[in-house]
Parts: sequence; C-alpha cells; structure tokens
Amino acid sequence: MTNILVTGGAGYIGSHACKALSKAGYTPVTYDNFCTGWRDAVKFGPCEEGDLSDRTKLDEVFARYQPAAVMHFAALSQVGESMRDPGIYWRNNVEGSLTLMEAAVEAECFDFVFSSTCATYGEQDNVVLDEGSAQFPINAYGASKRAIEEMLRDFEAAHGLRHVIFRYFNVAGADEEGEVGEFHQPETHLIPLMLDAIDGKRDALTIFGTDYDTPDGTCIRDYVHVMDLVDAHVLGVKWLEDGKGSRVFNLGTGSGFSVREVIEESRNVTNRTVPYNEGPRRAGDCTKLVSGSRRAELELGWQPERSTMKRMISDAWRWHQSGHYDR
Ligand SMILES: NC(=O)c1ccc[n+]([C@@H]2O[C@H](COP(=O)([O-])OP(=O)(O)OC[C@H]3O[C@@H](n4cnc5c(N)ncnc54)[C@H](O)[C@@H]3O)[C@@H](O)[C@H]2O)c1
Ligand SMILES: O=c1ccn([C@@H]2O[C@H](COP(=O)(O)OP(=O)(O)O[C@H]3O[C@H](CO)[C@H](O)[C@H](O)[C@H]3O)[C@@H](O)[C@H]2O)c(=O)[nH]1
Repeated sequence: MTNILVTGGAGYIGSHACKALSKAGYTPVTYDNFCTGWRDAVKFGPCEEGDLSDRTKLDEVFARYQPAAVMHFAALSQVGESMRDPGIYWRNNVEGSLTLMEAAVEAECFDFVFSSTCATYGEQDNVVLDEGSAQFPINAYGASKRAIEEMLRDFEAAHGLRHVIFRYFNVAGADEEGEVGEFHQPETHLIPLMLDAIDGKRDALTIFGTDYDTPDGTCIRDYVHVMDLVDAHVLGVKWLEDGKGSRVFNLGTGSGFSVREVIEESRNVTNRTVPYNEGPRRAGDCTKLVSGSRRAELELGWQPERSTMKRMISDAWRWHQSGHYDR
C-alpha cells in the first residue's frame, strides 16, 4: 500500500480526503494537532499527533511512513479571525507550511498537493476567475495561502518539489455514507450555520450584507460538494505519480448562488422555515467568487457530479440530523 501523508486529516475536508484515498487503495496517514480537528474523524488510516511547526516530529513521521506524497490541508481558515489576528495566520499557515516543505524535501518526498483557495483572487468585479487570474487577496487568510503557493514555486525551482495546487471555491456537503461530515467549532460557514438555525440548535442566521452589487444584494459564491472536491485530490496524487508537471486547478462548478438563494434551497430541502435576519457586511468578504475555469475537468478528468445545491444541502442536512454531529 502506498502511504500519503495527510496534514489536517482530522478536519472537515481532510477526513473526507482520507476516506477517498483509502477507497482508492492508498493508506492515508493523518498528521494533525487537533486545534480544529477531531480524533473521531480519523477513521481510515494511522494518526500522528503533531504540529506543522514541529520539525523533529515531522522528520520522524516521514521516516516511519515514507509517504509517496503529501496532501496538505492543515491550516487556520476563518476569514474574519484572520482580519482580527493576522499574525496567527502567517505563523500557523505560512511558517507551518515552510517547515513541512523543508521536511518533505529532506525526506525526498517530492510530490505535494496543496489546499489553496479562491480567497487568493480577492475582489475582482466582472473578471472571469481562472487559474491565470491575478491574485489580490483582501484578507490575511487569502494572503497566507497565496504566500504558500509562492513558496511551492520556489521549492520546485530549487529542490524539485512538484505540486498540484487546488484553489477551492466554497466547500459544502458531507460524505453521503454518513461516516464523516462538517463540524467546525466555532462554525462560521453559511450552510451548517443555517441548518443549525433551522434545527433550533442556534439563533437565527444573520445575512452578512444585503447591499452588495448583486441581483438580490447578497454575496455570491460557487459551492462544491466535499466528496467531489476530495475526488479531485486523488486525481491530483495520480497526476503527480504519472510524472506530470506542477499545475494549479480551480475547484468550483462555475455556478454562483447568492446567500438568499442558498436560504431558499435549504427551505425546499428541509421543508422547514429558515429563521434569519439581515445584518451588516462581514469584514473581508468579496462580493462574488465564481470559478471561470474547466481546467480540472478537461485535464484531470474531474467530474463534480454531486455538486448541485440540492444535493450538498441534503447531504449536510442528513449529517446534521445524525447523532454524529452532536459532539
Ligand atoms: N472549508 C472550505 O470551504 C475551504 C475552502 C477553501 C480552502 N479550504 C482549505 O482547506 C483546508 C481544510 O479546511 P477545513 O474546512 O477542512 O478546515 P478544518 O479546520 O476542519 O481542518 C483543518 C485541520 O488542520 C489541523 N491543523 C491546523 N493547523 C495545524 C497545525 N499547525 N499543525 C497540525 N494540524 C493543524 C486542524 O486541527 C484541523 O484538523 C484548509 O487549508 C483550508 O484553508 C477550505
Ligand atoms: O452567518 C453567515 C455566514 C456566511 N454568510 C455569507 O455566506 C457566504 C459564504 O460564507 P462562508 O463563511 O460560508 O464562506 P466564505 O465565502 O467566507 O469562504 C472563504 O473561506 C473559506 C474557508 O473557510 C474558503 O477558504 C473560501 O475559499 C473563502 O472564500 C458569504 O457571502 C458570507 O458573507 C452569511 O451571510 N452569514
């Protein structure tokens, strides 16, 4: 079995990636400090507790498992927090990734798959966001991810660290088999917050801004199902295994949904009222982030077939209603 080192494997996307890797015949080795992850989400392979900044521990883990590739999910990823406290984003995300890359190169593990984000594009009205678009992040989270992308390019030039960078749009949904799902503490993402409000687990949802320059005044995002997203990562590992060169891929569907449209679809799926009120804008939010690229489909053969809004909300709702969610 081929080992893949999965940093952040105890988190939302990382745990789904471990499942997909295991189904594809790999052994996912989770490396996580559990700052936002969950021990009971590590179900599909060995677990190593450690921090990205702990070079000694990383060296031990690389030596023990000799992974063929790294899948790097571990990061802090809250836009609002990154505006209030940018230092922890530069330290955890950028410095942590630097330590990880140095350990990978030292261990001669030269294939690296990285979780980046559409937040690196920032506010670019009326621009089709493809992989060649300029990157002007407007929050420290996006800036930290852009910096890691730049480090990867330098590490390839100097040390041969080949990489696939995935710039995700908004990830949603849950494993359709219910083994893993989304659980952030605190939760900041629209869909789980809304399902909590519907279920009476928290107060009404607040719409962050109704005066954006969009048809209904609320922000527009491109949502992608987490299981489709992690399928792309398995294809990314195979891409590198096949000796193909470093590449950047957007992972989105190209369809944008406003906050009000997501609320409406949730009402349809759950057949319940969505309690919400209207509030001011949230610092760091872009008006519209929608992918304008089909590169992942054309070159990787990626098919985001589960990524309809109905399916994402249904799968998230099933996870919400399962006992697993109430940790
Ligand atoms: N959720 C989204 O919509 C979205 C969109 C774009 C990009 N991303 C990126 O995808 C990745 C995963 O996101 P997620 O939603 O699963 O987040 P998450 O918080 O659920 O998972 C992150 C995991 O990384 C671990 N971690 C963080 N810092 C660490 C460190 N220094 N050392 C070891 N482990 C550490 C956490 O404990 C957690 O298990 C992140 O890099 C995020 O920036 C997420
Ligand atoms: O209570 C809420 C929560 C969210 N929103 C709105 O819903 C949309 C989606 O917000 P999320 O917080 O769910 O996600 P973001 O768009 O902020 O996503 C950003 O953060 C993610 C990581 O958490 C990813 O990195 C992603 O690429 C990046 O754009 C935004 O317009 C936001 O303003 C609300 O109106 N009310």
